[in-house]
Amino acid sequence: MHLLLPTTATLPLFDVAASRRIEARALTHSPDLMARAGLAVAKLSLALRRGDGPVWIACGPGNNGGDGRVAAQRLTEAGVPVHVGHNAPRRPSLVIDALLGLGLNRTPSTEMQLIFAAMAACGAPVLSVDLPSGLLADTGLPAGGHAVRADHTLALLTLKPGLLTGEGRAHCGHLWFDDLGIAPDEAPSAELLGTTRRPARGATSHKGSHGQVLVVGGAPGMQGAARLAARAALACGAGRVYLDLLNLPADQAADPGRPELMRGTLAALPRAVGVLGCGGGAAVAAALPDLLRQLSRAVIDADALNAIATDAGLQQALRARPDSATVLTPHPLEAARLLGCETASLQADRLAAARELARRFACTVVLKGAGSVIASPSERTAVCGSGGPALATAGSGDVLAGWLGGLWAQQPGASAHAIACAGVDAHGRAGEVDGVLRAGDLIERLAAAR
Ligand SMILES: NC(=O)C1=CN([C@@H]2O[C@H](COP(=O)(O)OP(=O)(O)OC[C@H]3O[C@@H](n4cnc5c(N)ncnc54)[C@H](OP(=O)(O)O)[C@@H]3O)[C@@H](O)[C@H]2O)[C@@H](O)CC1
Ligand SMILES: Nc1ncnc2c1ncn2[C@@H]1O[C@H](COP(=O)(O)OP(=O)(O)O)[C@@H](O)[C@H]1O
Repeated sequence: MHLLLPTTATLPLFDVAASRRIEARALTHSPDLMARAGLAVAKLSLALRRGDGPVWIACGPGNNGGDGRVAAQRLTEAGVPVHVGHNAPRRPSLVIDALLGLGLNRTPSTEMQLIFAAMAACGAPVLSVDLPSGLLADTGLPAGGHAVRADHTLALLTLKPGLLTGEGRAHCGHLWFDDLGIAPDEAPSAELLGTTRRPARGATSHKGSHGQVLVVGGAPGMQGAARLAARAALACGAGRVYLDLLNLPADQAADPGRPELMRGTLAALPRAVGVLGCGGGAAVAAALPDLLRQLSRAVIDADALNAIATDAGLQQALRARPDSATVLTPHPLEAARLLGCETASLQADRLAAARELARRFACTVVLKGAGSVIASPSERTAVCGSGGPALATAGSGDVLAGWLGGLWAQQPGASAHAIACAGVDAHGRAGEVDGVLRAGDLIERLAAAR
């Protein structure tokens, strides 16, 4: 058993159907899985208890409740007072939520919701077994809007995608994992992103060795977004970074605060990696047909995505680009516009939405937000476990787009999917601070990380 995040290793994720299959096969040679699960829950409980009060164990009707009952036995044997039931004891030292796990199949009943509320109100830390009760394992959506908010969750046997994206991160608290000694015997449904090292710089390399990035965007009043993307590409190590600020007279500096940045245009830089749309405004729409046709690698963000969402010709131009030549980086609202659906229905199944976008536009897609999802037409979907609410501030997405451009400029042979995975994880890790991280400071943290 170990605390899952941060992880440097890429780890397999299994949806409910796959977890069920793995469990069924494992039970044929290891019939004591529930004993192992209950023991793991009891061990973690001993470490998490606060004070001498009883451990309140709320057990449900299925095997999740079975895990809770085994944990009750183990804790009793260890001399720990336990209270098994649906009402809170006086001053519990810990709550074990063993009500609902993988078998959740409907909105928790009113009675169940009252137990969730009692857990939240009793003042003790909450440890959820396998999943916070009410959380849908495949999507991270609370069923009917109701799920336990745990302080800790101990995932058992497999890691499920819903623990890591959607509302999962908010409901799981600290995420622990115990594989119960079982090695999964089928291909994962998705994967949790690990860490990729930045490209090494050869001792004799020069600026021409590290590629070019062209950032196209910057509507009046929004030039900061394009400049943040350009600064991020520069900090990432791109050899030369240019800005095509669509509404700025050509004789003005690209970025007075960063004299390293240059003005440039597609005509002069046809081999650059394009970072399109940051602070783009309406002007970017007119530039997109040429950009989509000519750039061999492009990261498309913000107003460029909004333009594509409303223009069938641009959508066709996007689909016509070569394989693995494009990364789209929509936040949920931009993604909903691209799919022509409501943000809430998109957020209800983020993996499915990202996969559908990747299929529809034949691109790599980074669906941003807590637990960013990276999907590509022929790659395993990845979920990002790094990052946090410090990133929830204007400009952090522009930094991501620029960073991806900078990475790709230095690794022209890398696939769009590999670039997206490496960049999203690095961006998330750099964003793991208490409080708020201004986008400019995020660039500095990204640059300082190895
Ligand atoms: N087998 C093993 O050895 C291992 C098992 N493991 C553990 O087993 C868990 C899966 O167990 P599970 O399949 O029994 O499902 P579980 O989540 O307990 O729920 C099913 C019950 O809940 C009910 N129910 C559903 N929704 C409801 C709602 N909203 N409100 C109220 N009731 C609701 C549903 O009712 P029904 O649909 O039948 O009417 C049924 O009675 C897994 O998460 C892990 O903890 C692991 O430790 C590995 C080893
Ligand atoms: N709560 C959060 N947890 C993890 N990452 C977050 C969170 N909030 C925002 N982010 C990340 O911050 C970035 C915000 O991007 P975006 O919404 O496009 O911002 P902007 O357009 O202002 O630059 C995305 O990479 C997103 O995944």
